Formats: sequence, structure tokens, C-alpha cells
Amino acid sequence: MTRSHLAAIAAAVVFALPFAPVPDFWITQLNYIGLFSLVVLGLVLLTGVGGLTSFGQAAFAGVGAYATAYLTVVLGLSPWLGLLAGLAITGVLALLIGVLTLRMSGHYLPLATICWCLALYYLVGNLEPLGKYDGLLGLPAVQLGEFSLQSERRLYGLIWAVALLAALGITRLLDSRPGRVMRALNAHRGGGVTMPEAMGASTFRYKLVMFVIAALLASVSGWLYAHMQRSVNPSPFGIKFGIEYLFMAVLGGIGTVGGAFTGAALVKLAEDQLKVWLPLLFGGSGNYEIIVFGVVLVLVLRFAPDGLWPLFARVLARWLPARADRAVEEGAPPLPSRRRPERGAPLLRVRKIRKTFGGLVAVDDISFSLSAGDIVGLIGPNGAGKSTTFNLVSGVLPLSGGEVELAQQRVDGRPSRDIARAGLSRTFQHVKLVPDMTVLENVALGCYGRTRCGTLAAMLGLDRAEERQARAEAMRQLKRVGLGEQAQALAGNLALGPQRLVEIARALASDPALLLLDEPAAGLRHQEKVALADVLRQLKAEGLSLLLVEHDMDFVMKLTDRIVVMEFGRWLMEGTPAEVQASPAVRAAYLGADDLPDERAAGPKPAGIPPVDRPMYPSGEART
Ligand SMILES: Nc1ncnc2c1ncn2[C@@H]1O[C@H](COP(=O)(O)OP(=O)(O)OP(=O)(O)O)[C@@H](O)[C@H]1O
Repeated sequence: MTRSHLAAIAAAVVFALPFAPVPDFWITQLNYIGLFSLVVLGLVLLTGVGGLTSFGQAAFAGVGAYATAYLTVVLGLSPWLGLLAGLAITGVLALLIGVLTLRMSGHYLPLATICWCLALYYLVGNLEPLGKYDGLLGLPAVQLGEFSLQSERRLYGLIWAVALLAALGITRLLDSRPGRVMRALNAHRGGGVTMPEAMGASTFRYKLVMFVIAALLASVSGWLYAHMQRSVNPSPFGIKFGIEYLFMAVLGGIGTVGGAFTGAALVKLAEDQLKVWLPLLFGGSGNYEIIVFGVVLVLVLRFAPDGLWPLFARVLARWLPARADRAVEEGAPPLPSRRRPERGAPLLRVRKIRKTFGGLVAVDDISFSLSAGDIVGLIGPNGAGKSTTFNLVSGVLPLSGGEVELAQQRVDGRPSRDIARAGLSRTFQHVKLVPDMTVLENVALGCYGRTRCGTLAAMLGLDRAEERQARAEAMRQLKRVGLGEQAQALAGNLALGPQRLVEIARALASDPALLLLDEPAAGLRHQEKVALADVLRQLKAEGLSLLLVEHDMDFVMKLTDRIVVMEFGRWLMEGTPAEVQASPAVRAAYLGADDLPDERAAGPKPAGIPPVDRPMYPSGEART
């Protein structure tokens, strides 16, 4: 038996249940679990995957509920029109709120979600046409043709069909081109915006998409809830429920689709039992269950921070091993490639670029150029401004001045995603992989700019042909760097050496015209450096253009055609490896003026560079 079989059996049981002689109370409970799961699925995507915490999902459920209540009760229209109106209003509202709040970081976003949840709650509670705090009564039942879903048992099928379809859509989404970007965003899991932007993705757009999807799921839940209750009032859409949804997500497992159902079921069932038992224990009535939930939340966060579903999934994995990541089909047609510039054609021209951080001039009027097929090294002592230069050229940092041309097109001032799409790909000094994605998925992120599939197509499963191409390309690049065997390993489980190679494979997967490698040999063991040098020599032989920052001079000298040397943010010299090696000025920059036998020794010693008692080009030297 496979996991798909198990899921199919579970779905069959779910849909067979209302036809079995089970008590109505069970059906009611399961309806609530399905409704809550829908909202929590949105939080799995938004908070668990994207790292964007929202306390305000209950308010979106309220929008869906009130929209249909108003249209059906006041205007006498069909509940299906109510659903469309609810989705439209929620979509527009989520877009507006998202544009205003999603650029906020840290604690500001959760605070903003609390604010708009409270604002919506008090708004509907004070609007006369929406019945103020009494709400609206007498909603009609949803009709499916002639069939009226008037009882909870009849509505059950619709609630669970929607919940399971949503779960399928989110599962597919997470395993797709847009899903990989979404999974790369979560700062709490080692992600962020810099890497996906450098792969060509608009991270703000994806944050907005996640926010809108989560809001729409909550809105559908509100619509179903309203037609199950046949009435609406503000209380189920206030901040208390907003917090409770988040509690369900955290308890169940905030990053997993299974966690949404686990959390919703546990909280709903526990709440009902606690409401019966706690008053008997303590005497009198009161919301004692809230106290218990608070304690449970603290314990879960302390002892099972990933929630309960991953614990269950681990047990399940022993019994039913997880399927291997989808097989990579060798025969998939290749992704479109970019036209390579002619060898020797101007590829990169950097003119007087400048970057200041407050009073510090980190990069001071640096100019150099690189032609197609060149391997250029950028060297200089620690703090010389090499990584900042890389970040300026690749658009990761905005320039304070100067110009950058890529393939004779001005790219300065453009975001890194545009520069990536124009043909520049890069690796990072501090490796930026998504640790809980497989190596293959990480490399497939590099194919982002060469593929087209959008969020809806991914949720509907219409991206499979393109996905096969992207995976085949990722596998091709992994084999190119000698990591084909590691394709299914989790990236976070690799040592630093292979991780750096995965970054190179990811950069190559974008089919770059120019590859920027930021300290690719840093922290590598000798054997790993040898493997890396082999890969880079092979890329050089294939005619790829490379710009390389590296501290291991032996490595740089053997590989590059030309070297640009920086010191204190300034251009010091440019020349062949032999010229650079012979330069007294470079020697001075590395060793300090005290050690310099030429005229520079007479001048003031540059502050900030301590004398280094080591050979100028220490072979095998590496920094982390
Ligand atoms: N975001 C920042 N804010 C303020 N100062 C910065 C920032 N980034 C870099 N700097 C400063 O700019 C200077 C150049 O840093 P950069 O990292 O580019 O040097 P580098 O040559 O790459 O050094 P290393 O070889 O140590 O990586 C340093 O003095 C550094 O402290």
C-alpha cells in the first residue's frame, strides 16, 4: 500500500460517513472540523510556508459569511451569487490590505493583522444593514440544482469536498514552480527574499498571492458556515477566533497540510470535551478551556515546535515509507535556452560604481569590464568591498552611483530579479539554500526564469509537463557538478562543500550568460576544493563567463584570465594573474605597508589592515 492509497481510503471513509448511521452530533463536529481546516490551510500556506503571521483570518471568514448573508437575506439572491460576491470582496480587500501591510517586517505584520481584524469586527457590528451585533437571520439553504443542502448531513459532503480540494490544491502548489519560491521565503526556516529574487522571482507578488489565497479559503469557510448556521453575527469572526485558528495551525503543524486537519480536529474535539468536564471540575461556568489551550500551546511550542502532525508523519513513515521525490524523466524536452553571446563580445561593463553605508564608502568608483568567455577574479583583503561590488552588479544592493551594463543593456537601478532574467546568475558568500527542500528542488528554483507556470495552473495540476522539464534540467545541472547521487537528499543535510556546489548547479540551471561566484571555495576541505576547481575548469572549457570573488589565491591564480584588485573599496590594479602576483602595491595591500620594501612604505600605513604573517597567496587558505 502507498500513501496515495491510504489518502484515497481516508477520503472514501470521509465521504461515506453521512450515509452511515452515525449520530448527527458527529456530523456537526466533522462539519466544524472541515470548516476550520479550510481557514487553517490558508495559515499553513501563509504562516507555515511563507513565514507571514496573521491573526486576522477570522475576519476574512466574516467577509465571506456577511457577503452571502446580505445578498441572500436582504437582496433575496442565490447563495451561489453570495459566494461569488464574498470571494470578490475578500479578494479585493486582501489585495488592498496585503499591499499596505506585507512590506512590513518583524512584529509589525502580526500587529497589523490584529488591527484590521478588530476593525472589521467593529465595522460589521456597527452597520445597520448588517444587523449590527445581532447579525442577520434566516439565510436560505444552498441548492445543488434541485437538491437542497438544508441539513448539516447534506452540507457535510460539500464542506469536505471543498476542504479536501483545497488541501489537494495547496499540496500541488507547494510542489511547483511558484511553491518553491513560497517555500524559500520563510525567514524562520533559513529563507528570505534575496535568493528567490536573485533567481528571477518577485517575492512581494508571491507574498501577496499567499495572502489572497489564505483570505479566499477563509472566505469560502465563512460562506459554508453561514449557510450551515443559517444566520450570521460578528462573534465567530473576531480576534478570539483569529487567535484560535493560529493555535490550531501551530498545534497541528504549521508548515504541513496534514497539520491543518490535525489541529482543527484536536482543538474542536478538545474544546467540546473541556467545556463539559472543566466546569464539573472547577464548579460553575467559565471559559476554562482557554486556560488549558494556553498551557498546551506553551508545551507544544517548547517540546514539539513543528506541531503534532510531523510526529505522526514520522511514525507513518516507518510503516509507509515516503515516496521518493518524483522520478526525473531523462526524456523530458529541454527548457528554452538563451542565445549565448559571441566569445569576446562585451558582456559586463561596470563604470564608476559606488556604494556608501552612512559615512562609510564601501565601494568607491570601481570600474572594470568582462567579455564573453572571460574568467575574471575580484580580490582584495577582508573588507575591501568585493561582496558589496557583487551585490551592486547583481542588483541585490542599490547603487549610490555609477553604471552597470549587461550585454550592452543598462541594468543599474533594476531589481536583482530583472538582472537575473537578463542573464546574470550568482551564488552567495553565505550559502542560501532552502534546507528543508531536496537538493533537486533547490536546483529547480534556478529554472524559475525559464519556466512560466503560475499559481492557479499549479494548484490545478496543469504544470506537470513543465515540471518534468524543470526537474530534468535540475538533474542535468546536478550531474554537471557531480551531485546527481544527492538529488533526493535534503539540502540542509549536506556538508558545506556539496552545498556550495548545489548553489552553482542552481545558478547554472538559470542558463546564465554570466555567472558570479562569491567565495565558492570558502570553508571547503581540500578534496572539496579540488572537486570545485574541476567543475569551474569544465565550465571555463564550455565557454561560460565567470566573475569570481575568492580568498584562496592559489585557486584564483590557476583559474582566472584577469584579476581586479580592490583595497578599501577602491580599485587598486587590474592585470593577469602573473602581473598581480608581481605587483608591490598588491603585496602591500595584503601584507601592510610595514612589510613593503618599495616607495609605498614611506607613506602612511592604511588603517584597518593588520599585518598578516603569511605568504601573499597562501595555497589552501579559506575563510568561512
Ligand atoms: N550592509 C552594510 N552596512 C554597513 N556596512 C557594510 C554593509 N555591507 C558591507 N559593509 C561594509 O562595507 C565594507 C566592505 O564589505 P564587503 O563585505 O563588501 O567586503 P569584502 O571585500 O567582501 O570582505 P570579505 O572578504 O571579508 O567578505 C566593510 O567595511 C563592511 O563592513
